[in-house]
Amino acid sequence: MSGDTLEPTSVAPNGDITAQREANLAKQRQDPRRLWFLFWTLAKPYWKYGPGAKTNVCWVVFLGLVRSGLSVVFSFISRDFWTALHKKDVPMFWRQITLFTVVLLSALPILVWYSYAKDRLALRWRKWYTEKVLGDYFAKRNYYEIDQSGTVDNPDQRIAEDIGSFTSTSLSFFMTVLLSIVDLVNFSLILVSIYPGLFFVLFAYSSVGTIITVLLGKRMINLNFLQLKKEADFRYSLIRVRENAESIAFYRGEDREKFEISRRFGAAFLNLIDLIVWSRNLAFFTTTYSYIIQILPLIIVAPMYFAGSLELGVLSQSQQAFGHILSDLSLIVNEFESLSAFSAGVDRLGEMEEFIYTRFGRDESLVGAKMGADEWSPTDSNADDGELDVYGESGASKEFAQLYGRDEAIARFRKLRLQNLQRRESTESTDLLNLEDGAVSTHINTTITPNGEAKVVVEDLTLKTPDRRHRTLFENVSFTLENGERLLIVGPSGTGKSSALRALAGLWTYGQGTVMRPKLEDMFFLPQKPYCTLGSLREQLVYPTPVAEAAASTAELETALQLVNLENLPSRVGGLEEVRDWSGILSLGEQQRLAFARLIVGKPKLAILDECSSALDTASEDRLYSHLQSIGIGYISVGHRPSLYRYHNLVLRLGSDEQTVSRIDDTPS
Ligand SMILES: Nc1ncnc2c1ncn2[C@@H]1O[C@H](COP(=O)(O)OP(=O)(O)OP(=O)(O)O)[C@@H](O)[C@H]1O
Repeated sequence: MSGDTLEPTSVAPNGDITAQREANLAKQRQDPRRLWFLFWTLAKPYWKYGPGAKTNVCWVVFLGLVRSGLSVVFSFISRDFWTALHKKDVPMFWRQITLFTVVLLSALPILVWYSYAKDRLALRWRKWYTEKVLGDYFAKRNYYEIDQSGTVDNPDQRIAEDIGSFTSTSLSFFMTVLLSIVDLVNFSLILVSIYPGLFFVLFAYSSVGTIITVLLGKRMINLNFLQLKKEADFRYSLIRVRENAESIAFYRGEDREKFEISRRFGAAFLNLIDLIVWSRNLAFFTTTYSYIIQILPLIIVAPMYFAGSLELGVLSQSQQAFGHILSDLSLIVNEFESLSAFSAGVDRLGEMEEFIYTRFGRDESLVGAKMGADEWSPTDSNADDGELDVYGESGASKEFAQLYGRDEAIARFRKLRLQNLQRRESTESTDLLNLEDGAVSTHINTTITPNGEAKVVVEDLTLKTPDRRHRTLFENVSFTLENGERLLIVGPSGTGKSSALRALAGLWTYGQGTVMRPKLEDMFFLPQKPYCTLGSLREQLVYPTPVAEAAASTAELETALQLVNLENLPSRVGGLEEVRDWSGILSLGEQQRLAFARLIVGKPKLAILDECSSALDTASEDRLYSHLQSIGIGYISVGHRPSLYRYHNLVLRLGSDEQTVSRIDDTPS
């Protein structure tokens, strides 16, 4: 890590904290040590844990080395070919042509196979890496945290595109560097044997070229990073229009949407202009550099040829060797543009991994304690039963250790946590100034109700928002919900009713106090916005359980649909296996009823219902709540409708001075 990274950020005189932060990040992005660290962090796991990775890499390296050796053989054939021409030696000329054909035909499979094996390896690596990142992304609800934090933009683009370019470019670049080294040794020997002076001129020429290129092109790394971000922002705005086409059409929001999309495109366009301007400036240098190469060796060696001390073939071989060595030594000059785009991708992937592992790292004490107590092993599936579970399910820690091995998992937790703390300190210290006075970022203490009981005990709960300001929503709320009891949370809009449910689900953790609740597997949350997954009607009903693992029979699913008055849905759409865009074709009330059916199929011990009957008529609402009461499961609802009181026996009023729980019988409805 650079010294810059550790320096605390100072507030810009004009108070423009965001600009200052961006400038700091841009500076960090150009730090080669940071890039190297990120690259290595991203690349190492596949090498160590990818199935067959070592064998495949060795195979590609072997083919590459053979290919490199072949180019030396071709250089000698070509030398003799030119010498034959020079000497007008017809038999030698035809011998060389025959030799060339034989070598080419035997080398052809190797030349072709090398590229194929390299592409295949890159693809396998991409597959492995994408699956690993998807695992990390969904573990411990990282997708949700990423979305909430807003610090990692467009994770979808990073997963869908950056991984692909990372794996293919890394591999190509690794092979290029490796083969360049081999090439360099081979052709340096040839060139030194022809004329050592030429070799030294070449060395000096390429060193100066590399230094100038790096200095001129440094800025392009950050521009490439921003380009990826701006392109992804642009694409996302288009996707949002597709997802919300109907709402936009009702509002007649076309002009506003077009304006916003054009604005995003404009930002990408302006950055691209900057990028091509810098690329043009760099090209002035790199083009001159590559043209001079064509005559430089001739200028040096031609006097020897004119003096008759050098054959034409040797002259041409020296030219070829010069070309090879120069392109080896000029890797950075020639590849700078693609390298800077590559570093931008590495940075974006690294940023996401850093975010994820900082969260894993936060569990270090939890995992460490379990490991220390020898109660925890990567394969222990019951490790979190009834134990302290500060951030929700802790299965991800196990996956992490499974992936990296026990010791390395701990080492990585520690290392990454430290680095992230340092990095965040430097880039975000100014943001801390935005915290509300006295705000302390402590966490709510969550425990699991013993003996699998569906009881909830909340004590002195103070809840804060997860953004950097950590605004307090409510303070010192306490209540107890016994098995089978039914609590209604009411209060003015924005007081934190849904957020209280988020705290119960472990989605929001900032604040104080304790929450004791059943295991998440025993609870079923119906969120305010109905959600339909991509897939068949059967998949909607058993969600989130995969169809293959779902215990519910078709008859049970049909009964659930009947209970929510959707018994005709399968025949309407063509059966339970029919795949449709459910959010698009079902009305909001139907989506809410489908969600209720999902709850019935899920058979939880405790249901958490966030305004999930707001779009239903009172008869449907009555039917659904009555069903829940008849099967005797407890629930916590959030809602505004007075009609809801009759289905609950407790009410918690948020937003009032005294945030207490009272029994409904004592409460005027
Ligand atoms: N991700 C977030 N970051 C910061 N603040 C948030 C976030 N999500 C919601 N809030 C804020 O938290 C407050 C409480 O939100 P919540 O959804 O809990 O309100 P609510 O009482 O359920 O309101 P309603 O009755 O309108 O649904 C609101 O002021 C909201 O703006």
